[in-house]
Amino acid sequence: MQRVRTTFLNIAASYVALSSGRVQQDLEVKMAERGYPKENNQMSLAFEKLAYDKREGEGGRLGCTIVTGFLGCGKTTLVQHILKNRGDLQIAVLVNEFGEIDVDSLVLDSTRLNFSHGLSHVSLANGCACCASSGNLKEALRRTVSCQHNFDYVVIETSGLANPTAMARELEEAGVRLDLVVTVVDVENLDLVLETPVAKQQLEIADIVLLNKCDLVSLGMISDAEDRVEEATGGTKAVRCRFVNVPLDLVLNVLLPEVSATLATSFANTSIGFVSHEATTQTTRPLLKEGPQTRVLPKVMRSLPEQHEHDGRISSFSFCRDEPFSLAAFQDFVASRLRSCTGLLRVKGLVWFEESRSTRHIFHFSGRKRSEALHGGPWESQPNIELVFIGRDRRELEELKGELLSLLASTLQMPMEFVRDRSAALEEFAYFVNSDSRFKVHEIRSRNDSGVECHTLVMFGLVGSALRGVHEGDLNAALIQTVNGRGIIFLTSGSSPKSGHWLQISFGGDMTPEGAWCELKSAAVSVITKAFQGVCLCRCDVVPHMH
Ligand SMILES: Nc1nc2c(ncn2[C@@H]2O[C@H](COP(=O)(O)OP(=O)(O)OP(=O)(O)O)[C@@H](O)[C@H]2O)c(=O)[nH]1
Repeated sequence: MQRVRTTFLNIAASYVALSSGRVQQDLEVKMAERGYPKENNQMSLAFEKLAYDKREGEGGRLGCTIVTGFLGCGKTTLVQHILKNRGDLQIAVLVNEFGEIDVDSLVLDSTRLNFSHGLSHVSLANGCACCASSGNLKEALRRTVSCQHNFDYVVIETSGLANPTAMARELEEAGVRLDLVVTVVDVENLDLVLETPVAKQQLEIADIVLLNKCDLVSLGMISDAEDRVEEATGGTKAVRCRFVNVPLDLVLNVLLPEVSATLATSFANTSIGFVSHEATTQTTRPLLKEGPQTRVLPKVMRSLPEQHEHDGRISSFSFCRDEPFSLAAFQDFVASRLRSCTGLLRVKGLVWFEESRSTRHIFHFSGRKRSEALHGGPWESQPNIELVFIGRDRRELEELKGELLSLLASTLQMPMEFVRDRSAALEEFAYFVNSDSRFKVHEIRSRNDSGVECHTLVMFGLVGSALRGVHEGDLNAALIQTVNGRGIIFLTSGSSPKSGHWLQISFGGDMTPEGAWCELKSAAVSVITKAFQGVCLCRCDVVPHMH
């Protein structure tokens, strides 16, 4: 059964304005005039009430952006980007999910945030948010509008299989002003988007198209994709980006005055339209871009089609277990099994590994069979596995479910022979890594099995060069992406980007240490060449000399 969930996400509770002396004094005066209490935490609540009353008094409506796009294109990445760079803009995010687990909310960590702000989850079950669950969406919107946290803006992330047309109507009825529909497109997966009815509809109603994942394709492919998007949308603007790193002004109907000028230069100076994170950091309070009288209606409001199509062939299952996979077996499963699937469209969720029990991993399979298992920090709740699989072939999904169960069973009953073989393979692999000065072994993890000390995984990576400004974290992020993109072996991230971005390997299938090492060395050549382009390649950080 298809299930769709909507989650309130209230991240925006910092009152930056209050920390600025002059603004605080102004507020204190205003609040004293109205008889509000002056104590610290009461004050922030009182401030919210003040702002809420003000908006009510002025009859102002809450603005909203709908973020849509086909499975795995980068919608959650965009929401994360918005939340990270929102400054003191207070944003309510409604996440609409296909599948039984609300993975995006897990990734965005909304439950904790909702709880801390007295909000709760709202589930939209059985169907897609654009149709069957509209009552719940209405309720979610009503609560957002009347919420005492006084949001500045609402962002709705639709599921990858929803058509937001009916949602637009719901928004108007709930008194929320729909400003624009942003459609994210995985540039590498445009063929599939154009041949899937719901994805094509998402594209057609876009007010702005974000051509994402431009790092994965050539410039020729990007410009070809632009032409095809323009044709499919009747001329809608397409913006090239990677990791949906775009200026917030582009996707939210707010004006960030001090940022606009920087952004304009930033766009002008980049050959393919990538905009840096720094350019999007806002420092001032946002303003609405335009009043109701100058409002440009979003495309979807100008021509609301009555009907929209659903792809009945797409189904999903979720896999939830409170026992871990063997990392060795899972890496082999991804490299040899997932990549050979023909109808699998998307996998995402949390994974727990036996060899790395204290770490949460966030797993994605999307686009052109690209997989990643990112380091998601330590577990804050009971460790478990929560994965959603979405695909076009019901039989293939059933088979995968069975194989995942076997994978778990093999982790529980790991024969001693396997444990010893894996340990020997890891030792050999660590030897190869240590013998190449471009790499280093960060850690070899071991465990005591029946009185025998056995290696369970190796954490390793490329060595950066502080002197040449080449960061280890960036190098290793590029290496893992290249290796996983080639698809011969699958590596997981062993640490967060902040603490170095180490790669993890374990051996559980047919791959030998020599085979894995050859593959890594070959991937490393292109990563190193690109990273050190234009940088002096002499050993000046090792041997002091004059140029
Ligand atoms: N290489 C690359 N990967 C990206 C980019 N943007 C997002 N990703 C990866 O694409 C995968 C899917 O990203 P999400 O943001 O979860 O996609 P989504 O559209 O929210 O997915 P659904 O909600 O399941 O439809 C993740 O592994 C991201 O890290 C990009 O520009 N380049």
